[in-house]
Amino acid sequence: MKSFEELFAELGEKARTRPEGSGTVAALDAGVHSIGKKLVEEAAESWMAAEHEGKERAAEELSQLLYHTQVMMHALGLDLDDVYRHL
Ligand SMILES: N=c1c2ncn([C@@H]3O[C@H](COP(=O)(O)OP(=O)(O)OP(=O)(O)O)[C@@H](O)[C@H]3O)c2ncn1[C@@H]1O[C@H](COP(=O)(O)O)[C@@H](O)[C@H]1O
Repeated sequence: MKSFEELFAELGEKARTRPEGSGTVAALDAGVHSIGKKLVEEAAESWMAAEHEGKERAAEELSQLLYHTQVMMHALGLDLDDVYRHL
């Protein structure tokens, strides 16, 4: 288990060091359009899970939505404060 901040730091390290086999590196290389499609897909799956599949499945899909949100942030060069200041 990890926090939002810990995952963000981990993904930043992956982007910097580009380890072989990293899904994050592959997603970043695929670009903003592809990451955006994953974001929308995970948002839809979160919604469906929330309505039809129960809290545990919803939590799982929401975690994936958070992951892809962070990938998008890294793709755009945004850090946590760039987003947090809008909260
Ligand atoms: N938390 C996540 C995470 N959540 C979701 N995903 C990705 O998002 C996909 C969502 O799964 P779905 O079932 O919706 O999609 P799928 O159709 O099975 O997969 P695709 O065919 O779309 O790739 C997963 O297959 C992963 O590719 C994640 N990939 C990585 N992480 C974490 O990110 C860190 C870095 O990962 P790597 O870059 O892969 O080393 C590690 O701590 C990982 O645990």
